[in-house]
Amino acid sequence: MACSHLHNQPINDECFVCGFDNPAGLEAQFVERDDAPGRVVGLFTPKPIHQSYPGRLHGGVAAAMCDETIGRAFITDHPDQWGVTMELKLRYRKPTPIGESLEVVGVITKVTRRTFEGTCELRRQDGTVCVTAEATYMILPVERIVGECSDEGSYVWEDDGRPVPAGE
Ligand SMILES: CCCCCCCC(=O)SCCNC(=O)CCNC(=O)[C@H](O)C(C)(C)COP(=O)(O)OP(=O)(O)OC[C@H]1O[C@@H](n2cnc3c(N)ncnc32)[C@H](O)[C@@H]1OP(=O)(O)O
Repeated sequence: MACSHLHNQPINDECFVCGFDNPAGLEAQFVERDDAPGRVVGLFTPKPIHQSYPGRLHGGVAAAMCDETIGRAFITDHPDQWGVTMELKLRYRKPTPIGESLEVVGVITKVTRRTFEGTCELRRQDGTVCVTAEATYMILPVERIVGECSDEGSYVWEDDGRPVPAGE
């Protein structure tokens, strides 16, 4: 049953975390609630290609998921502003399994004129907290974020916020 106060966030098709055109990606989905600005829930199921030791999610992959979740918590309340990660600190508390549906809850804790900070928890279905993270981001116009690294020409923005190469 669809809930009117829940929304999926926009994605970039080739992003490692949220894209569905990245064969190695996590294909995570991010859900925000109208009544909970500054908070987002990321949902994903790690695949065998994401492991480090057998059956255990690679810590770097968990870091990517935590990083994106906190970044996305910010856009719930600032849909026209985006961030690049300046610092990311993680605590790996329990092994994170492969093949289980997991959630990451991200929350914004501080916003200044140029930066924002947030925290997240990566949890198993039984509530076990496997990873916690805190991070700081620089707020930048999305045109600058894409323009600094892309050699594919300019981008335009779909109504739902997705970046697509101009001319498509
Ligand atoms: C909704 C989607 C969520 C997505 C989540 C995922 C986001 C990502 O993965 S982004 C990819 C990873 N992050 C990046 O690529 C960021 C790379 N870094 C940068 O581009 C730049 O450092 C940037 C933009 C943060 C700051 O650059 P700029 O505005 O030019 O600042 P700059 O003049 O270099 O430095 C200004 C001050 O900030 C400090 N500073 C710059 N970068 C950092 C940093 N990473 N950490 C701490 N301090 C920093 C400098 O030391 C300087 O301090 P001071 O004035 O005391 O000397």
